[in-house]
Amino acid sequence: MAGSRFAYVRKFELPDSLLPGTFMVFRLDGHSFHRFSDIHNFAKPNDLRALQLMDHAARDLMEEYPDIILGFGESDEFSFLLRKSTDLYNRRQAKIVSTLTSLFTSSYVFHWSSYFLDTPLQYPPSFDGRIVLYPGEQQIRDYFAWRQADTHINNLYNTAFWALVQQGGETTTQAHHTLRGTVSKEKHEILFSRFQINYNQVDEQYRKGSVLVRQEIPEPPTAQVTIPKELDDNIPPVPEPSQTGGKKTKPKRDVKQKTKIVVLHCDIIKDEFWEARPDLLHD
Ligand SMILES: Nc1nc2c(ncn2[C@@H]2O[C@H](COP(=O)(O)OP(=O)(O)OP(=O)(O)O)[C@@H](O)[C@H]2O)c(=O)[nH]1
Ligand SMILES: [Mg+2]
Ligand SMILES: [Mg+2]
Repeated sequence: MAGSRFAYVRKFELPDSLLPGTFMVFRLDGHSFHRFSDIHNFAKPNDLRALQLMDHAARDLMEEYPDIILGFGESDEFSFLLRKSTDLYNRRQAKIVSTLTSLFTSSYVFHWSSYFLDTPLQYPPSFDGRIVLYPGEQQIRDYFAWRQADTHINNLYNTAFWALVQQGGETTTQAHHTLRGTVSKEKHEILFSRFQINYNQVDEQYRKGSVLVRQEIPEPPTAQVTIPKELDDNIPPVPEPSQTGGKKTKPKRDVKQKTKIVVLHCDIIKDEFWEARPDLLHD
């Protein structure tokens, strides 16, 4: 059909390749998860099952796409950093966004029942996805700092809000009113004085979100074998290349370090995280 009179329609399909030499951040976010979390009775303020399911889907994505070098998740969203020089799908935007969003979503659904044991899915959830390009390292640092600061602000608010409702007996309207205009320090104070909650001791997973990175698996040390002298004398010497018909043995290539994906709940705003992982920003 390529040469048919219909084929001209192909010309309407425009190229959408993303600028080379720029950092790609892919972010997805649950569509209408306010409703989705209500219908599936997510725990408030944080549902551990839901967060772990998000982490699982993110890990599946990183396993499938080695060019993703960092993931950060909170609530119903996840951000992924791709290697600056990635050539994934020739950097075609729609192809990358649609394929990655689709895999994440299907993984979320696929693993749902492993986390929500007694809660069947009531309807198929969906996620939106987008890619934002950043020219420099500083913007990447700031982007991830922005998402983690957002995690902190939202979680502090939600922790105080639901403490007022669940333990303080306030209605949701009253709790909104109580927290209106309060700064961070005042929310800490409400939590501590009224509910004996030390916010700094709230689970790090909730305060800091999930950070997925690839970590090198240390090679097991090669066993040192000491050969007893009498045995050593009986082992024939390894023939020189000239004795084996001139065939040279190939030099051993460096064995590529194996990596595994780990989930951390650490600070990514300060320098320490980035300084310990220079490869994230330089490839
Ligand atoms: N109870 C509970 N709700 C959660 C949890 N994680 C996410 N949510 C809900 O998911 C919402 C996510 O916020 P948004 O992404 O801004 O809003 P949305 O309803 O998904 O709307 P769009 O993203 O615009 O489609 C939160 O407002 C909560 O209602 C959780 O652990 N527990
Ligand atoms: Mg959402
Ligand atoms: Mg969201």
